[in-house]
Amino acid sequence: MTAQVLDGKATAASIKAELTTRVAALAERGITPGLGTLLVGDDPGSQWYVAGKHKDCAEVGIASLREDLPADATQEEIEAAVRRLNEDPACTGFIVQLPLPKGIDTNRVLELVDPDKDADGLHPTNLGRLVLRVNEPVTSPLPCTPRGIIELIERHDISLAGADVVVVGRGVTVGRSIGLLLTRREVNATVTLTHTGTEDLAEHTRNADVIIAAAGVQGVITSEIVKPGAVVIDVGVSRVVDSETGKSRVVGDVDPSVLEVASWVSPNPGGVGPMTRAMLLSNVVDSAERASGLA
Ligand SMILES: Nc1nc2c(c(=O)[nH]1)N[C@@H](CN(C=O)c1ccc(C(=O)N[C@@H](CCC(=O)O)C(=O)O)cc1)CN2
Repeated sequence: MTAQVLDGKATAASIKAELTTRVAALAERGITPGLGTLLVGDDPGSQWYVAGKHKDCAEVGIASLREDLPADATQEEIEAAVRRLNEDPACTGFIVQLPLPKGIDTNRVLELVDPDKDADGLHPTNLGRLVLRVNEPVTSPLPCTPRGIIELIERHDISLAGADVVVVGRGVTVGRSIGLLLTRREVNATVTLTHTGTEDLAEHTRNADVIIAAAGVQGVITSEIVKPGAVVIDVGVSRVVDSETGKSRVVGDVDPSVLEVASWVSPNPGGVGPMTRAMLLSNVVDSAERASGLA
């Protein structure tokens, strides 16, 4: 068996085309959604991600604004930037690029974001809404990577209803929140969250219909621990230096041998990353539509 590819790049491109139409409908009503970004420091990866977010906004017609602070910015300076974005009427939603530099209290910063402008869906109020509203339509922004993973799977006509899903990794942007989405009644999956304290990872993954690998450990998911026919989503990001080019490149958690046993695999790069970007835009447009009474 050779697995089929869950193409995140192509799926994200379709979503962006749909969003362009929705943004044009908002423009006809005189509404321009605006995404703000707050970037602290000069980490090249984070700079690349933030630049990508502004490029995406320009592509679909969303306005964008940015707050950039140096790596030695204080907690107070970062919190002041959050307050500016909270108060700026041109900014209808914004994100704080993670990770923040060492020594900064990230939770304090994230909790300062106005929940109605939380484009990342990571504010405790919005996560709490997901906990409470299992059966109702979602009327708050959703965490982008988890939302992107579910869209990627469902847009390839793979049903998650009744599926046993094993999540590997308990980080805040993926592992901790994806169960909240997967167990909503409209998705109806059964979820096991594994992490570094899990005694026997293979015992869980070997029984999984779907594996979501977000450990950040290169190649931790090998063919020996994947059930034949499983769907495998590669979210982990590790950077390695390519021996041929000498350049740094991204590698995922899923070993290439998995392609021989799985039914579907998301590539990394080219899978969940582009979907995360598309879902950020979706959150911004959804919020603008809700605010204008269009949704
Ligand atoms: N506030 C947030 N911070 C971070 C998030 C997030 O969702 N919100 N997620 C990641 C970074 N991230 C977006 O911010 C992100 C990561 C990766 C990609 C992406 O498209 N990656 C490419 C590969 C890129 C490469 O080769 O270097 C891919 O997968 O094809 C987009 C966004 C942490 N911080």
